[in-house]
Amino acid sequence: MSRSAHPAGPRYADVLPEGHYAAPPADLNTLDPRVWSRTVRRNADGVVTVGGLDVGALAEEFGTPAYFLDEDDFRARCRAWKDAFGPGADVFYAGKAFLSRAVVRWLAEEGLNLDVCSGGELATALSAGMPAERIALHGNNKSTEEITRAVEAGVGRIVLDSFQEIVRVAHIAERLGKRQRVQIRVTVGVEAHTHEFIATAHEDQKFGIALAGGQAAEAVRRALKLDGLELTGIHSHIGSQIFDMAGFEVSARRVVQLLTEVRDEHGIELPEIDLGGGLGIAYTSDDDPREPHEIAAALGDIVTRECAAAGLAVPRLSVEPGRAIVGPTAFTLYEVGTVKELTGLRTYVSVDGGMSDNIRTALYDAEYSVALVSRSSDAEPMLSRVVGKHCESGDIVVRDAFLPADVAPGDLLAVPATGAYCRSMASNYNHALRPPVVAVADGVARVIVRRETEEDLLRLDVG
Ligand SMILES: Cc1ncc(COP(=O)(O)O)c(C=O)c1O
Ligand SMILES: N[C@@H](CCCC[NH3+])C(=O)O
Repeated sequence: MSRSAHPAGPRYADVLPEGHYAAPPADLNTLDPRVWSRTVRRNADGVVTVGGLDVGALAEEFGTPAYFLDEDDFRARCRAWKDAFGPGADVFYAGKAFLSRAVVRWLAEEGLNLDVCSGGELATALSAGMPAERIALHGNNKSTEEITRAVEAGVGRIVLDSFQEIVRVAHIAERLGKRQRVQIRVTVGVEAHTHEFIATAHEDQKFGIALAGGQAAEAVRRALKLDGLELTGIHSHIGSQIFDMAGFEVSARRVVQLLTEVRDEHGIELPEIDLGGGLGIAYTSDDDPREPHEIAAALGDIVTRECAAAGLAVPRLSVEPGRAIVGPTAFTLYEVGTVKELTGLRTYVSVDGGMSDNIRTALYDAEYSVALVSRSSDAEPMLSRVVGKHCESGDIVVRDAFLPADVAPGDLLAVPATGAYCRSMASNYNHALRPPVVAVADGVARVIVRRETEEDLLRLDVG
């Protein structure tokens, strides 16, 4: 691997946008345990390891770019969520964050349930043996086919998202001679403090049925009249990458308020509430996420308190974390191809992937960390922008980061916290071949999603 020195370039530029790192970390070789998965270390030779395996050897065997998923960390996070919420609640892992058959098996073994939001996710879950009654189907526009398949399979829950869907699911269930357990997803009118595209509980957006104006109460009225439906509860998901628990508290309070109205109008106490997912993770050392036990305590307290005030029995609670389970468990490994210093600006470090394996920086202005992992370096910190190889100037992986000034072609860089919404949102832009996902545990690495090949691309091209 080349270690040729590179001119240092600007250091603490005046070019840093407000709110971004003010200064480089004291030691660029240090790996902050908040952003790296639990078994990641830098060994005595300066090389980073995961699950005891050296990234140089992993790159050799599996190529780059590739996602490396720390299985022990994934399982530990599943257990932490499950233990925090206890036997009186259910944890549904949100499969949209990342789903594969191995992941489904781990979830099933760790006692988690699974939230899917498409026919493809449902097929993956069922094919890997997740019991149907532990699956919830989501989506704001589920097709008749998807609903039929879910009802036939016997999924434990369908989350209804519109007035049309209430009738659609009821008809399908009746036709199949079944009574489908459903929840109604409501929008509680909370402005979650997150990027506009990933906030989902303010009223002006496509998900759910508004509490405001009595729409959600009307949805309950209609659902209760239909023989094909067993309405078990109310669902709310306020958005994603949220740190502040205040939004969840307001959401819980408003959902319990609806349960109270339902009791007063219909004389029934709906037995479940689901407060969705959306808990934030650390992408950089500036992020300070809550632990599952703190989240469980906060949500449990508020639901118990509100129910007591309303004289309701406490319903069974469920939550749907995706990012908070899988996000911190993986990093993406890249090889540096070119290093371009723009005098007085910054240094562009190009890697062999980009927006096709991580669209989040371009889409949400997401911030990530990055480290030189194939060796340690005592070179000075250099203000860098890690970019991909796509034909877009917005093809940025890490907008502002400090890397050692001697970073050079052939070096390996790793971007941590890419377990969620990176492989699952990956694309074939520029006919990129989507990278593999390699699970690492106890000194063994195995491919759980293989790298795409040119044959895969050409197989679809039937013209
Ligand atoms: C209904 C629902 N549940 C759960 C999630 C999972 O969110 P996160 O991965 O942020 O925990 C999402 C995505 O935002 C969602 O839309
Ligand atoms: N995909 C988004 C979050 C949306 C999750 C689905 N409702 C992200 O990467 O942050």
